[in-house]
Amino acid sequence: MTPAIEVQALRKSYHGFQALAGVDLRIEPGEFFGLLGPNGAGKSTLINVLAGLVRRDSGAARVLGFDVEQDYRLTRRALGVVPQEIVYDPFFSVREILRLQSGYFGLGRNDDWIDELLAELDLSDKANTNMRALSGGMKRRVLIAQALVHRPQVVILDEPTAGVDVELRQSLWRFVRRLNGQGHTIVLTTHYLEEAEALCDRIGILRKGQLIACDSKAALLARNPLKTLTVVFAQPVVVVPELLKPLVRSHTGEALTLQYDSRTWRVSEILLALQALDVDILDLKVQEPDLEDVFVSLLGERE
Ligand SMILES: Nc1ncnc2c1ncn2[C@@H]1O[C@H](COP(=O)(O)OP(=O)(O)OP(=O)(O)O)[C@@H](O)[C@H]1O
Repeated sequence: MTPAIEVQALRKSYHGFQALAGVDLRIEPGEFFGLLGPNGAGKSTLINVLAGLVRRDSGAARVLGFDVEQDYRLTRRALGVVPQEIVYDPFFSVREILRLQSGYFGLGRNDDWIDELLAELDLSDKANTNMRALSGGMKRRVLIAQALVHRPQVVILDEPTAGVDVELRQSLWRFVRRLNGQGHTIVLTTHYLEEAEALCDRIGILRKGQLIACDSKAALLARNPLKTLTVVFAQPVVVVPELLKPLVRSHTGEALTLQYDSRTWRVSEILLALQALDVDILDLKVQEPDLEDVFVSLLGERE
């Protein structure tokens, strides 16, 4: 099957600074893919190359098999990009903006879809409002509607929830999930790792212009075998059993937090050692590693 996005040995420098230092990435149709990385990692540069806004130095970049430069018009039709920066024309109303955008794609009568988009993005009552009279979060919703006005197969969202309130964030994700359910490929960049963990099937991590990890969410999470066990005792514990001392992360009277490698330790072994203390256990909590732990340890490994 033709990949939704295919990038091979992609390079881009700005005045000698390598923003993309040879990236290979393949995203299949229908995937919900998360592109993560610290500030300045190259995420927006990669997106801008795909959107035809930045010229690559070398390498291949294709959307649904179309070269982003040679087949620019076909790429534009296949792709909808929600940009990170809020740029808008202050002289038009929301509906006018969306009609104009439809016009660029030769879509004459597009009001049914525009109305659906406005309803989904909770903008129906703002359809005739001038862009400059909208709040920041509302402008962001218009950008999302603009990116979707031509029903693109592949949708890229560059930090769409930065500065967006909780309610909109949730309704936005319901909508994006539905688009994904209908077969649209979704690529999301975000700094909210719990968002990526909740939504994406596969995640790529960029660092200094290189893809340092790209795997299913489950496989990435499995890379970090460290679990955290917090135990609350009925009375303060003075001495921790010798066997468990190397695992102690914090110990404040009644509360003891241990971190253990789930490949070499079993909880039952730890509990057995704790029973030797002969103090009642009031509460127990085991915390699985999350994407943030994996992200931090992957970035740390490469320092
Ligand atoms: N037009 C430009 N001119 C010069 N340098 C640039 C330009 N655009 C990006 N860069 C540099 O390229 C690097 C990658 O930037 P990019 O915006 O792609 O990162 P990012 O991963 O999207 O970061 P963020 O999470 O902060 O949005 C940064 O060091 C940035 O300063």
